[in-house]
Amino acid sequence: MEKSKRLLLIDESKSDRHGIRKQMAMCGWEMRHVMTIEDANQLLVKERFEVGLISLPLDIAPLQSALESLVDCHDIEWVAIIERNYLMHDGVRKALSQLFYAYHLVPVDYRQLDCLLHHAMNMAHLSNHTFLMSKVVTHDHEMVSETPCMQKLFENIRKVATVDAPIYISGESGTGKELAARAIHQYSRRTEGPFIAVNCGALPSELIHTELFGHEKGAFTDANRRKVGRIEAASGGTLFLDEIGDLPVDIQVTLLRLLESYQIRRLSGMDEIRVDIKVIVATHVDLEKAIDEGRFREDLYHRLNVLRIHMPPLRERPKDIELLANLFFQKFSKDKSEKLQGFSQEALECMKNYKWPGNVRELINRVRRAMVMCDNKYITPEDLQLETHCTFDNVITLEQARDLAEKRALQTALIRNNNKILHAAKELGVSRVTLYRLIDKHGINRDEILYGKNQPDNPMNKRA
Ligand SMILES: Nc1ncnc2c1ncn2[C@@H]1O[C@H](COP(=O)(O)OP(=O)(O)OP(=O)(O)O)[C@@H](O)[C@H]1O
Repeated sequence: MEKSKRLLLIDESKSDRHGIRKQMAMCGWEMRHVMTIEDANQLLVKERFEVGLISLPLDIAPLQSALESLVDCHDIEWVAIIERNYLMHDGVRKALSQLFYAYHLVPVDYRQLDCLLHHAMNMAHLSNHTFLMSKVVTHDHEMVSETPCMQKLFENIRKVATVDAPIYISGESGTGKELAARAIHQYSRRTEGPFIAVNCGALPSELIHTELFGHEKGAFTDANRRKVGRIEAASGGTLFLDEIGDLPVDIQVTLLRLLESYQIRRLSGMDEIRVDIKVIVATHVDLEKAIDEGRFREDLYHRLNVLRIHMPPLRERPKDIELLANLFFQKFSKDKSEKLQGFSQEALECMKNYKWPGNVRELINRVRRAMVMCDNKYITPEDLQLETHCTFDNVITLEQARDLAEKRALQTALIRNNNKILHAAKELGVSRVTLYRLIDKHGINRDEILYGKNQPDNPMNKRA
């Protein structure tokens, strides 16, 4: 099957001065034209091209850095169109040799240009085909992976983004459900609209209805003015309902009605208000079990379960552990000491052996902390607080092993819960008082858990 020939043209002139648009369309190219590099960047977040054509001006100095980042950020081969005399200029020659696959001189020979663009497209295809699906990009985050199951998932994200039906994202905590929801929004036609995220588990039950649906003035004693709810606020964009499993059953009924009619009524309101939204829901709880236990409505589940995306836990994609650890190492590198170079082999080994119950979020927290704690060139298992997950043989007594395991369990729960005692205690199945006692017993310094040692040269401390 022939690949679709999609071409991105950057040409600051409005008119088709070289006749390129018309002629390339006749050669079978599906072309998108933008006038600036900035517009091209915006388009490339939403649409995929393998080849781009830029009509270069003589004075490219003002464009140099924008051009460089355009070429760096997208997996595209670029071809330039230039006047012959531009070749006399050093700046143009340098840019052509460093940033472009090829150049073509005006007057344009369309058959030659068509051939050149085909070559460029084939080269891009060759070098990209293994990486094209290895990431999806949201406004400020990249979602990366090297494993086939995640690449399939990225493909599905792009597919479900094209329809307006509700989407259900399942998966353990910290696997990237919100990031996936943001990516779907980003790749949808609603990308310019709002992305409203609501954590249903964090809303007090008495406030959920008004938070979601809004209220009219006078709806209750303190309602001094009309309030627009989050659903209405998402109009034209995406409503992301996180932890949907925590919604009280009566609100589940109202939500089902919303998904059937896309109309809402504010509390004490008389009018039905139409809302144009895409609904994405997520939860880490097993909704089928919640249905059996009478905590979740079966009809709502079936309404939501049409387009489902499941985020695999990190332990099921061990190849991603090193990739993500390095990604976050780069991301936080401004907070690291100059001598810190990366991860030791032992640290990488331990990370692979560890089960990552808190998934990517836990990995981020451990890497961030280790980068601050590490006094050496390479991060050790101790810096990551993962030494008990190494495969090396350490001679210790059973009691020491129990002690170490208890300490690690406490540290892990604190890291995973961002140092929140109440949440960590709940997860560990102990009272708050017991957790404080155990923290004391093991000499755990909570300030160190997330932010590292209290050293004057600790960049995280400086920020605080
Ligand atoms: N594949 C990935 N590539 C890069 N970053 C990721 C990836 N997956 C998750 N993250 C990052 O991990 C963190 C946790 O992700 P996110 O909040 O989306 O998880 P979640 O499943 O929604 O968690 P929860 O169920 O607790 O709400 C975020 O900082 C996110 O940017």
